[in-house]
Amino acid sequence: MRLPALTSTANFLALASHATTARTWQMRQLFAADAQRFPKLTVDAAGLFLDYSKNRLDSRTVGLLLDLARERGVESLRDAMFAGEKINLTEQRAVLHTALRMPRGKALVVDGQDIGHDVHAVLDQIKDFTDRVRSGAWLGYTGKPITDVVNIGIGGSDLGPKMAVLALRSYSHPRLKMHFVSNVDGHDMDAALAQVNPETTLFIVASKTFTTAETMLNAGTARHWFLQSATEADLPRHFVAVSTNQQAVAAFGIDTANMFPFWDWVGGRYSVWSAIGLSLALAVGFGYFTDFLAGAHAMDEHFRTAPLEQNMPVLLAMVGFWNRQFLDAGSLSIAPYHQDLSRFPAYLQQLDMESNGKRVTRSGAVVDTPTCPVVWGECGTNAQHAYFQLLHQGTDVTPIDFIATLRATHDLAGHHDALLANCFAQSEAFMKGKTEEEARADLQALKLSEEEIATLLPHKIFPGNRPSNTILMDQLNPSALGALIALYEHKTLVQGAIWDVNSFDQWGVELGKVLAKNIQAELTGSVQPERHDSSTNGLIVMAKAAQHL
Ligand SMILES: O=P(O)(O)OC[C@H]1O[C@H](O)[C@H](O)[C@@H](O)[C@@H]1O
Repeated sequence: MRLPALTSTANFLALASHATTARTWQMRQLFAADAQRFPKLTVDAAGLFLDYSKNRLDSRTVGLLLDLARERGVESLRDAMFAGEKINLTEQRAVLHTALRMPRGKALVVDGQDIGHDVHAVLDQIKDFTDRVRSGAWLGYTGKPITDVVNIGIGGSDLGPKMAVLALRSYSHPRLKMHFVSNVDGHDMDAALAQVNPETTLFIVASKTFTTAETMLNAGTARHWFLQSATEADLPRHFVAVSTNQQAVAAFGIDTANMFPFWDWVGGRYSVWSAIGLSLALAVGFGYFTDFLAGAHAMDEHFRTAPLEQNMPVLLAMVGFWNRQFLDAGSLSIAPYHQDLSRFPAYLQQLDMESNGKRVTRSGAVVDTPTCPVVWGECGTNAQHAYFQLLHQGTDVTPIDFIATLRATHDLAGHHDALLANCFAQSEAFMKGKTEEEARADLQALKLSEEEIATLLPHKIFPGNRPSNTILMDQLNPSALGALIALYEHKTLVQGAIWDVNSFDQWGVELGKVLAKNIQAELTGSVQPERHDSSTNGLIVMAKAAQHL
């Protein structure tokens, strides 16, 4: 169905008119005027709690945003996704990462195939394999148990498992050390190989397509390194593959008995739930991997059934849309107040920006509003001591998602209160800021002269009124992590529906890949690069000259 341009819709116009005043509201006043603001603008779901009260909006704004969500067909797109319709229009594919976390016994027929059955058959394969590796029954070519696992993959075949393995560090197997190699830069593989022993290392070659240049080069390097001390016959004990491409796996020389399949209806950035999560299942064990899937499924059920007014992914998405559209927020900063979530911002970058970093609508028209903001971030409190200065006093308004756990999974005294105090203080500071009067009073308390006060005063003012969300969970456990990822996945779908972009393709990554192939041929061959612009030609010539040094 062709949607009308976003800015021409009745509900967008109503919101835009509301925004002319709402965008100037002061959150301090909104909190002062309504003692019920916190209970009104918070929501619980699947073990997560979202506080979106520290945004420049009120219940009427939320009502208008939800009207827009209805008008843009958020519910029908959501239902079409869950039903397995081919909502990835440019690739004619279903989008069914949600099917990967459906409980056993639930059928979902797509193209005549019960994919619920297929998903659980692969989960059984994962259970069997991970049990054997973890127990020590799976032996390397000299009869020793596996001690190191190297996941070779990039993009969605790296970011999800790497983030989740780190996030669930405290649930990990004590013998198994996990490594992730993604970069075509040989320094990445070199560093990993320096830490492992071929006798006790398992390589997982993880690639949906099994054609991705970086992964194929890295996998070839690992194979070559392994064969320096072992034989071809030893490969099956040390190399397994995760892919949708059985032919390419066989052509690479990996026994397809050691291949964990998945399907074209799983997008790369939505694939951690599939066999791409094999490294995670190895690290935490199949039981916790199942909890991880169950946490995501709980969020799926919430997203599918909760009224929009209490629907956490919808609310998170619509608040984000409001900030992007009406506060001109060109970026979104993610601040996990949990060290083990240090890779979560990087994971969200792919999820959000590869999904919604689009400039044409599903029907090919150029969009008439900005789309996905730049997503970035770093663990609090480290971020506070690096770039929070800009967020507090810089010229742009950057919304922040604070993510924290109410309880720690360690028992070191004093740390968790200090961490939470920082998290809550930052969201308060961004919201309240510091007025001129308050800044002056602080300086007067220091008994400074009037001249000194006048000099310092402008630097001590914080404009405040800067929006943030706070997402809390009890502890960072497998289920909560599953729910958190699913929350952001569904947020992405909702925003994609509002902007009417296809959140499930990624054509924008193709051009560079093709050009890199051409340039690589020039770098390694004798052809002089004359067909590029003078900059690209010049850079290639420099690199070729350096090869002869
Ligand atoms: O899993 P693969 O087929 O190797 O793909 C790995 C990644 O590379 C591609 O270029 C896409 O941008 C990503 O969406 C994908 O996750």
